[in-house]
Amino acid sequence: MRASQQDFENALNQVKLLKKDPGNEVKLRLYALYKQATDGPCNMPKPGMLDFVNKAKWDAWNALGSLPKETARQNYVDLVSSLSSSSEAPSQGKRGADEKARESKDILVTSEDGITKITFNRPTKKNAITSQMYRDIILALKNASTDNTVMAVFTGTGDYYCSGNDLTNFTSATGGIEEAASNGAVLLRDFVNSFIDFPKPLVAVVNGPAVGISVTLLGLFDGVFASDRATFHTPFSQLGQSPEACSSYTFPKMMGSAKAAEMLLFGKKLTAREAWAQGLVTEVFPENTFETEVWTRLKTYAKLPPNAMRISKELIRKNEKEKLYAVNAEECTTLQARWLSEECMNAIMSFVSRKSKL
Ligand SMILES: CCCCCCCCCC/C=C\CC(=O)SCCNC(=O)CCNC(=O)[C@H](O)C(C)(C)COP(=O)(O)OP(=O)(O)OC[C@H]1O[C@@H](n2cnc3c(N)ncnc32)[C@H](O)[C@@H]1OP(=O)(O)O
Repeated sequence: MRASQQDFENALNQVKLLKKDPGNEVKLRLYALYKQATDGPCNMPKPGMLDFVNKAKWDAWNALGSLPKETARQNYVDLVSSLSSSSEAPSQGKRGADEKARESKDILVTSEDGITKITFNRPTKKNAITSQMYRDIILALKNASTDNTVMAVFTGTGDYYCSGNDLTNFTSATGGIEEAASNGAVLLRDFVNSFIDFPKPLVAVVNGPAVGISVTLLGLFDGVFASDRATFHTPFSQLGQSPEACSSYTFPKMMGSAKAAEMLLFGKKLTAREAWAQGLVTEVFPENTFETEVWTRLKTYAKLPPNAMRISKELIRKNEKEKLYAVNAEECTTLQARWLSEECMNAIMSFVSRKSKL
């Protein structure tokens, strides 16, 4: 839901009431988001190098580029509410700019060397994504879009990158199945929009097999680095489901309709090299040197001028944005109906009730 004028005014009042001094970095983000929300993109003349205070303000505001006023207003409200809740929880401690930052159990978010690293961290379930993890990722991307890091990188803990949507999300939802499907469609749309909207370079470090939504999302990434152990699998028909994360549009565009159908309709699992040949993966690395090579590369990329990368990304993506929002909305409506279908329910029940392999 978008922030209303009232939400915005409440947030402005909240800032005055905040007991905890938010620290300079946060103050600058608040300042920049407030200016963007009220005045639009930075219109302040660039201060001289020695005018440190105004230069820091200018940098923070200018870094928001052409972020729409509406989005800036929403981000301002969200930032204030996150500050309010952390001031109610004094045990959390201060967050530095270039240190381990925010942590939730199944999604780890750290900031180091200019990179926000978002890790699927549920290895005992092959990093399957729960409803809470979707929400954690939306928040992590929102924070990373306005903090001082240069890019965001997704990866997984353990042997899997991610096994896709947690198939128990629906069976464990409270309320009726129709309500769960409707809530799921809203959550999915917001989740995918947060990738479409992410303004900085977005990279996946695919450390192992990837399934379902963790594969389809890759069409919205700017770089995909894969271990040669990784595989890419979208078994939607087998699950009685249909494609999401704009893959019904990005995959045929990227690999042609025949190869897209092989993955999205027939559920063919691709090796890392096959995925590279189809344009889904940027580069494949041998497993034994994967982590070292990829992170060295990423740290180098993170030293490139951030504004240039952000502006170039905007140029590359902006003509597609409206189309992507529309595709996302349509895919979510289609999936909402699929989740209620017998085909899908049977597939989910058969996964949930499968016998132990021993
Ligand atoms: C209100 C509701 C809101 C819901 C939000 C909705 C948003 C929906 C968005 C998108 C919809 C769909 C897109 C998709 O992602 S479809 C793809 C879904 N994923 C799968 O089909 C994969 C299912 N898993 C497997 O096939 C296998 O587990 C595996 C990944 C091939 C691994 O096999 P394995 O033999 O090596 O390991 P296994 O013993 O099976 O797994 C270890 C434990 O992990 C659990 N697990 C693995 N994947 C999932 C999963 N996707 N969902 C839930 N649990 C999973 C598995 O059950 C094992 O658990 P346990 O040890 O038995 O307890």
